[in-house]
Amino acid sequence: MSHEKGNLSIHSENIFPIIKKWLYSDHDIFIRELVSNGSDAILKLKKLVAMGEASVPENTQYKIQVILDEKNKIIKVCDNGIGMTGEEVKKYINQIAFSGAEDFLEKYKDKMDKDQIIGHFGLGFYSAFMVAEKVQIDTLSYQENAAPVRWICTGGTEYEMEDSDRSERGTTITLYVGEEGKEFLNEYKLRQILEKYCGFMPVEIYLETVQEKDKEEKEEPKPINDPHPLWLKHPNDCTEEEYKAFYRKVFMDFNEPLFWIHLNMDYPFNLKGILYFPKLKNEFDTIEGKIKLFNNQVFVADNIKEVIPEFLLLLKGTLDCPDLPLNVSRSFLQNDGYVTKISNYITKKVADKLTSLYKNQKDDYIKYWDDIHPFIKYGALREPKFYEKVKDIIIYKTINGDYVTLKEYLERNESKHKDKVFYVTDERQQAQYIKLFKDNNMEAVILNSNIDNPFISHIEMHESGISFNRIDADISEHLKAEDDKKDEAENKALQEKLEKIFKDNLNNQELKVQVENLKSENVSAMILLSEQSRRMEEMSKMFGGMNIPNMFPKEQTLVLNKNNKLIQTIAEKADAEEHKELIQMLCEQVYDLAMLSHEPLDSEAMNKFIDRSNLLLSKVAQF
Ligand SMILES: Nc1ncnc2c1ncn2[C@@H]1O[C@H](COP(=O)(O)OP(=O)(O)OP(=O)(O)O)[C@@H](O)[C@H]1O
Repeated sequence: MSHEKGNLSIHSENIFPIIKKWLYSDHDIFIRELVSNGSDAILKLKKLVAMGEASVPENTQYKIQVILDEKNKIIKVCDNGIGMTGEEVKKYINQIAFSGAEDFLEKYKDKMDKDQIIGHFGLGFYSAFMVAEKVQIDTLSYQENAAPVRWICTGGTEYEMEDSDRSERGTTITLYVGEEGKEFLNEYKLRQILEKYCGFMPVEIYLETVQEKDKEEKEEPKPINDPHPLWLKHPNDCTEEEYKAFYRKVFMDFNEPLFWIHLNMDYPFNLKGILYFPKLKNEFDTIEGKIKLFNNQVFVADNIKEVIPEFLLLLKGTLDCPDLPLNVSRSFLQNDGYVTKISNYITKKVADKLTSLYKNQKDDYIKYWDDIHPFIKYGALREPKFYEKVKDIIIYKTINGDYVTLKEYLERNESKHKDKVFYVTDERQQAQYIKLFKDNNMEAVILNSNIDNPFISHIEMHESGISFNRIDADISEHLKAEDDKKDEAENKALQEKLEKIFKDNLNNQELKVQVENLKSENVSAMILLSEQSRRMEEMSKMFGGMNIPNMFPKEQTLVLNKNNKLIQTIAEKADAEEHKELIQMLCEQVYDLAMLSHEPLDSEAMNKFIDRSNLLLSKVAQF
């Protein structure tokens, strides 16, 4: 075939269905697009006035009005911005995907901060056809002697242009709303979407209804938006009360936030915003954050995880990234280098803030810990860079009520148990073990939330040599009396003897028995539960679906304390036939007591335990 070069052609008849169906997923964004165009038009005019290239009457109040005429099914968006000449309408409106914004920026590129203008693609206006059957533009350019122009289109490829009766500078877009957009002909709904998308746009926006306009006495109208959101103010100029009020207003949360981070970056990219650390309502709260993403004060979406590191979605906040395109697909964002930079920057800022709190306001940091630890731990799990930055400021509450870092804990317990962390998951249930620890001057930390299980596995994986053991998983050498190893053969014989006594009397040959010489004489026995098998079981429960009984059989060990009078008596008297019945009762009682301080007994075991306790007591009472 001979070589050929050419231009691809687009049939304009085909473009409308595409715009209507695929360009924007939510119909309600038509309001965002039209109000943004009005806001752009006003900002352009302001710029020209500032440069001396246009003049407006003194005390001009720039504003956008959205007027709802429910009865006639009309929504109007009016601005008093730059307006368009007939030529400009032909160029920017008739040529789809030809953006006047880009044109304007090109012309004034040296004098204009490009981040202020919202439009880029030259498509936004056409989103009006997602809700309207017919769209009319009436516009008058700021230019001297410009004539007002009317443009009408009914959603096909034909348009009409004629003279307009508009007498004031600016543009009115009139939407004759069709079936597809009738939900927006409701004042409440319209206010809701205006507040959602335009709540912080830089120009005052008023919502009016035709009925209101006809009323004689009108209240002083209030704009629906706050044109000067707090995130744009310099952090040094913001007061604590302002931050709190902004939080209440935006997130409707009347609990005060714990603290916040004000992001204020101009170079090498533009990013402004405020991230709040919310207070958890109670310790079992699942954290539900919300990060609102804005582009130049125009709301884009909540919780876009392609831009914001996922763990930050547990916070509440607003982020304004003017360099992000408003309507590109999310998969594009995922691969965008700029997005990665933003994400890294935010992660770093959050880690820095936490570190500075830890270093400079330790008491506050500790006070906040219960509320912020799930966030920090989740962040550490999800984001290796975050983990590296915060790992030295992760603190642990000990059974004595103070807070330590992992390093501090390991250092001060090094002589007792090197590289080993003992922890408690339920202070009430494990009270016996805690007492044993306290009596022996030992220290354990409290890790009682859902995130702790995966979190400690994460630490074990990343900090070589360190292991976490629940307080009932292992007996520290430190709990044992020193003379334990005095006679190996004697010890072995006693171990075998007690093992047999308990296995036989409990009628359980599988039972694991371990004889130890514990410092605390009062403890007859305790149960140890293998750390690994317990964790496996908890994990499978947490992720659900794997509730096959005995999938991870509990690896329990009954530890008998040979330093305890009762155990010594059992060992001595077990062979005597006349004590057979009593020995069996005592073995069962010792086992149940050990179990009781480990987990609740099931109802059958509990009944037996109570009956046996009564029997034993009545035997004791025969004195
Ligand atoms: N209210 C208005 N006042 C003045 N000019 C307007 C107005 N609305 C639209 N225009 C002109 O029409 C052009 C096309 O608008 P459109 O909304 O389709 O695209 P855009 O705003 O440039 O980009 P985007 O697709 O990102 O919104 C604008 O760039 C602007 O020049």
